[in-house]
Amino acid sequence: MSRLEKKEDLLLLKHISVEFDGFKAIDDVTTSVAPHEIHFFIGPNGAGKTTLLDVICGKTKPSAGEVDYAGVGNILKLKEFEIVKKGICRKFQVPSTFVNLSVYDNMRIAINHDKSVFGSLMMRKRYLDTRKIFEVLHLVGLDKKSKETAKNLSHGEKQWLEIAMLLVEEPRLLLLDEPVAGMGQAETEKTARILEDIKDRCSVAVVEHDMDFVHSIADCVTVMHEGAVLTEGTSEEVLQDERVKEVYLGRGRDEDA
Ligand SMILES: Nc1ncnc2c1ncn2[C@@H]1O[C@H](COP(=O)(O)OP(=O)(O)OP(=O)(O)O)[C@@H](O)[C@H]1O
Repeated sequence: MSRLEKKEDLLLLKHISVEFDGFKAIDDVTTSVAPHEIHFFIGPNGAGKTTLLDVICGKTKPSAGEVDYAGVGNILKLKEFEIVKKGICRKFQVPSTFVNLSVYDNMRIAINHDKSVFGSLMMRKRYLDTRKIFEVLHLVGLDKKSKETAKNLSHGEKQWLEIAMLLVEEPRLLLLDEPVAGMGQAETEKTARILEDIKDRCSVAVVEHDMDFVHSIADCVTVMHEGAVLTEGTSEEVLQDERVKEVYLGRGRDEDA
């Protein structure tokens, strides 16, 4: 049975094409994300990886294709905020924390996002929210830094706070754009452990260039090239693929940057 035919897909992209002024940034892409998997999208600069995440979160509407989301159907008809409400949350590369607020206050804003004032004032709800906030902060290793001002966190800790702010919304699919960019080895390894813990709760789709990071935690890797899927499989499979070596891995990273 092919990946496309799997019954248990969380997200199924079918024949997606995206055009910008006649230029095909995505050309007939079909792929899927399974529940509780870490799924990487890799490939050279300009391959269409970010555009594909833009399609999933509703930021870019494709010229052709469908995006089927388990229990919801085709989400292309939905607006961005409606897609978030259905449990697809995205962390962009640009930081979105409130730098002058504490870690805890950032989390409280995230958890109260789009909830009624009345609801958020109820004692019982406040208690449950606080419990959930600390549980998620523990997951990303920031529970002991809840009182720290966000701007004083290290680069890695800021990224983990942003991930925590998405997790309190209880997503079914988390979209991450180069989450380890700018991190050293220790922070990259910790991010890998965090994502492995997160996949108990949701699926994670990641655009990434750091191949050691990809190899350490990927359940599935989709390699994109010139807007199309070049190949898809485990990281071992795609790393061995001669076409992947030729168009991506064999090339100096400086050429791509
Ligand atoms: N809004 C836009 N208008 C016009 N062209 C665009 C737009 N967004 C992306 N493109 C083009 O579409 C192609 C795919 O871009 P995309 O950012 O998806 O690639 P990528 O694989 O994420 O690259 P990178 O690894 O550099 O982030 C590129 O040629 C890019 O220039």
